[in-house]
Amino acid sequence: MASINFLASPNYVARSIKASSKSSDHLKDGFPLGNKNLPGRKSRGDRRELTVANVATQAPVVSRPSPGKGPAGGGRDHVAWTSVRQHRWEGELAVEGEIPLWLSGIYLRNGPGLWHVGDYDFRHLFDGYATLVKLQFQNGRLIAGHRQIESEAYKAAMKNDKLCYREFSEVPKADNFLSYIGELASLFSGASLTDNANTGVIRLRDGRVVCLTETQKGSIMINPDTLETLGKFEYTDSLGGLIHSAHPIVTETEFLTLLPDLINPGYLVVRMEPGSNERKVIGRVDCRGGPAPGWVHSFPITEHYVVVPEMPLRYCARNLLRAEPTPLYKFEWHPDSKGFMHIMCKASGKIVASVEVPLYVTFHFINAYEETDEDGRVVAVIADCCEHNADPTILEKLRLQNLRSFIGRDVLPNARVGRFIIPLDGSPYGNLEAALNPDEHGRGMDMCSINPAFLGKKYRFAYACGAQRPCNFPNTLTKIDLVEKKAKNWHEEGAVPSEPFFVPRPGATEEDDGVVVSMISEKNGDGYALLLDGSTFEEIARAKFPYGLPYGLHGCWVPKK
Ligand SMILES: CC1=C(/C=C/C(C)=C/C=C/C(C)=C/C=C/C=C(C)/C=C/C=O)C(C)(C)CCC1
Ligand SMILES: [Fe+2]
Repeated sequence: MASINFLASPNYVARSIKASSKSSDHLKDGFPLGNKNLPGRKSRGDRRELTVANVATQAPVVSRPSPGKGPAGGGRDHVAWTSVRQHRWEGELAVEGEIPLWLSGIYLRNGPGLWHVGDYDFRHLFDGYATLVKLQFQNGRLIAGHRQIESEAYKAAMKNDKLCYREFSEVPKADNFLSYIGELASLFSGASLTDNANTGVIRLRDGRVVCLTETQKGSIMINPDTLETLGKFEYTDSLGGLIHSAHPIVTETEFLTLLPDLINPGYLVVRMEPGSNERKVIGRVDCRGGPAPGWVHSFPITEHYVVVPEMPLRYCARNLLRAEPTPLYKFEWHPDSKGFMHIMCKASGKIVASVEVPLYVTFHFINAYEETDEDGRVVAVIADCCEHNADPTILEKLRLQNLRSFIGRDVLPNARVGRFIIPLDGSPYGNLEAALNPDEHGRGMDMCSINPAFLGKKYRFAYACGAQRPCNFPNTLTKIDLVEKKAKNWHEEGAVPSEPFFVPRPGATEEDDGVVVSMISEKNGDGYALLLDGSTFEEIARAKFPYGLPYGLHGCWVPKK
């Protein structure tokens, strides 16, 4: 695979080289080499060290599972669940098919791509250290690369060869009772919480690009061209709290997010303007059930309202303190506490509806909009999400051991496009139903995107991962038509695709006029970037990476300046 810089600007080459030597400096500091082979450590054949590739001149060592070990569809060695081998890489990819010439910019995808430190293997998908991947499209050509995000948690792990911060499910081992007490104290201050920004990446309207997780301190700015870590995104307000939603909503005029209040169960709804680091409170929602707020990984908005979900899967202070993970990690399932949906007016901060809804489990809202009557009065809010049939066991299914032990049995729990209908007439109850027959998408449903021009508005199309069964993880790319109530599915045997991300064609008038970008981890250990036509959902191009890709979570689009 050729890996040359093709961009006309010599600055580009200069930047790459500069970035490369900077990385070597870290190496001199003993920074990113993984296993130091300390005495007494297990030396395993499959242990792979994290090294730094010579950016743009040398392809990384391909991570390839040994043939015949796993069953079709991904087994023990599937590259999707295998740590990335190198700190960073960049190079041009050969393209099969045609990349539209209008597609000009960088697709970034973030996710947990490194699941071990030293000889210790992490247990849950969400624990991995953040790996940022880029696809830079220009004139029909494609430069790709990846780079580890240099969070404090990642740097400390690389330096000390051990886990140093509390991750999603992993807790550093205390050496003795005193250090255990110290660790507990630092949990309350947030000092021991991770800043491993492994969940998503967003582009603020002022141009800054920020990687995120659910800890507020895990908001990290990066350079989208070089993927270099630039430093913490510091919130300059005094709102405090340790956690926030992993999916803030960014519009042309604002950044909106939710801050769960674990002490006095509720949520602050906050806004931040482009160019600012200061969040301002729009309003507060008090929880209606349970001992703690529901987990709020994401939330939707409409043109005038913020939708605040209160899910019966709730944060659990006791589980936050535990050293060993529980089946639901830092959360607890409280069906008795019921599920609610709250609607807050963006302009006034007033709650205009707060309804009880059937029990639900969702991590990802797809979109929401206002339903009007014939006189144009808003009568309801419709909110769509990837809903796991009120079953939180999906969290357990995302343990690496489960993902790596697929033996052909159909173990992925069912999911659907859950549609909340939230009346604004003062009724105490809202509805939850499937927006289309889940068999249309194999009863798998998560990792969704829409045309961003339809954010908060009535819309027709969503793109997500569905299932072709038997499987243990969503394994199709699916285009959902919410009007026709039909789905079109892309599937390749044994492949694990990441979130299909829709990029609209500039000047488009149709909702699905654009391309869908995804990255595929193949069962033979390879990986490629895939472009589908947003309308026909047919493949238009693919470009193979010189190494297999670990699974990644969410992405964003950075248009060319
Ligand atoms: C680090 C701490 C936490 C971190 C929470 C994180 C990193 C949460 C990430 C959640 C993600 C990525 C959810 C994605 C769900 C995807 C699904 C269900 C896909 C299903 C496919 O079928 C806290 C837990 C906030 C506590 C403090 C420490
Ligand atoms: Fe997410």
